[in-house]
Amino acid sequence: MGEIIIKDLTVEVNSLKILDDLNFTFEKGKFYSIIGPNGSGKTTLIKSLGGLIKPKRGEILVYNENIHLMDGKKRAGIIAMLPQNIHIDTSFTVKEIVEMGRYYQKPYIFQNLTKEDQNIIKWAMEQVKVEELANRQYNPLSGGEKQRVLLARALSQRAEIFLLDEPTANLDINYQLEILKLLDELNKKFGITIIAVLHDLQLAAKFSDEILLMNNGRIYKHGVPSDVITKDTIKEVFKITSNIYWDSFTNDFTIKAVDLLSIDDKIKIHVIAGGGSGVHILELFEGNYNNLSLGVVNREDLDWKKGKELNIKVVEIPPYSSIDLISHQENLRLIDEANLVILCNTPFGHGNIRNLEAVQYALNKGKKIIVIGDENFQQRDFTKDKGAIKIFNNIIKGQKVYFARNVNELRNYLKGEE
Ligand SMILES: Nc1ncnc2c1ncn2[C@@H]1O[C@H](COP(=O)(O)OP(=O)(O)OP(=O)(O)O)[C@@H](O)[C@H]1O
Repeated sequence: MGEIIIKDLTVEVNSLKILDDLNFTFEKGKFYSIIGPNGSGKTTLIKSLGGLIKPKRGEILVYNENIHLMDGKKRAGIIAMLPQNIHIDTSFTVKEIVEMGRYYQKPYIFQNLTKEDQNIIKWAMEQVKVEELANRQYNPLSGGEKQRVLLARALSQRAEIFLLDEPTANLDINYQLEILKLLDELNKKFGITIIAVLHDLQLAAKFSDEILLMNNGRIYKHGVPSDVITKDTIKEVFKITSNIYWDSFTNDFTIKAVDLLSIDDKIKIHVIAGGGSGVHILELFEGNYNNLSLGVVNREDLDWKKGKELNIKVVEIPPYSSIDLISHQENLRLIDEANLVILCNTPFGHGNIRNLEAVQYALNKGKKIIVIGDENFQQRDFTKDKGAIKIFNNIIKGQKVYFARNVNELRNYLKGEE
């Protein structure tokens, strides 16, 4: 069952729509991040979830009860909001701040705390390791320490849902990691639902079960991090052209902004690759993927996967098998259609030597060839009789053969082709 259900939520300020008809269900015990560009509505959403902003339309149900109609004390026992600004000017000590988490239940503040309250406060401080700071003043603490104290206060509330707006803002990178690890621990250990606005996409990806990507007051996309943080969404929402490399094991990704090469309708490019040598070349292109083809590659290898991802024509053979005659001929047919052939930095053995022969064929047919890398082919020839070197040396004698040692050179040759 959903713990928090957002139904048709619309928030307006001065008749300006800030959140536009949102629907979403937050499940109990999950770690959610809300990401999105500046002004996309993240803070407004988190404040609405905490009951601090009234919607124009729609509702937010927490355990089937409308958050805006819920009794304040009951709400504080379920939801803890951690403020964006942790640098509150106060003369309270750490312990006094954590104690505040218990007062919401009392008819008035600073009533005597019971033995049970004291136990909860002790427990809360232990969980986030602030016991030794108990009698220190809050003000002079570091950002990371302050954040831990506020987490202890949230724990002492016994809240089941933590709402955080930029919990790592203004913290050094090591503190950012520390706070997120701590949130992750509280999430796993006590099943606390975490909903955090995060600016850092990498941290969001690393720690979240699910990400909500906001754009223009709407949930643009939601789901597991690798489904949400993609080349396409980053381009659409953050306006950055990039390639994204996911490590599914660690849930880490790296993002590389790139200046893509556009394939216009006049150029038809056939890429000869294998073993992952074509991945970085294929992903440099954008535009008309109908004019891009790849061959011959083994199914499941990295180049094959990239080709499939881009939905281009791929001549494929089974994993670990050698290029058969039919696939070779299909490769030659695509070369016939192309006006440019790119030979990647691929290792060659007897299994794929037909790919080099195909380049030789292209040359004989007067096609322009771009060789990725340099003339140093020695260490890429794994044929017993060094047959690949012979073909390669022959190819590079060709008149229309160019070496591209970097993207700029490749770009220049492509421009020449237009
Ligand atoms: N009280 C308000 N009065 C007028 N406009 C507001 C108010 N609160 C928010 N907005 C506007 O609503 C939009 C969304 O604001 P919000 O703070 O929710 O975005 P955000 O995604 O959290 O942005 P940031 O990443 O910059 O913190 C912004 O354009 C903001 O200027």
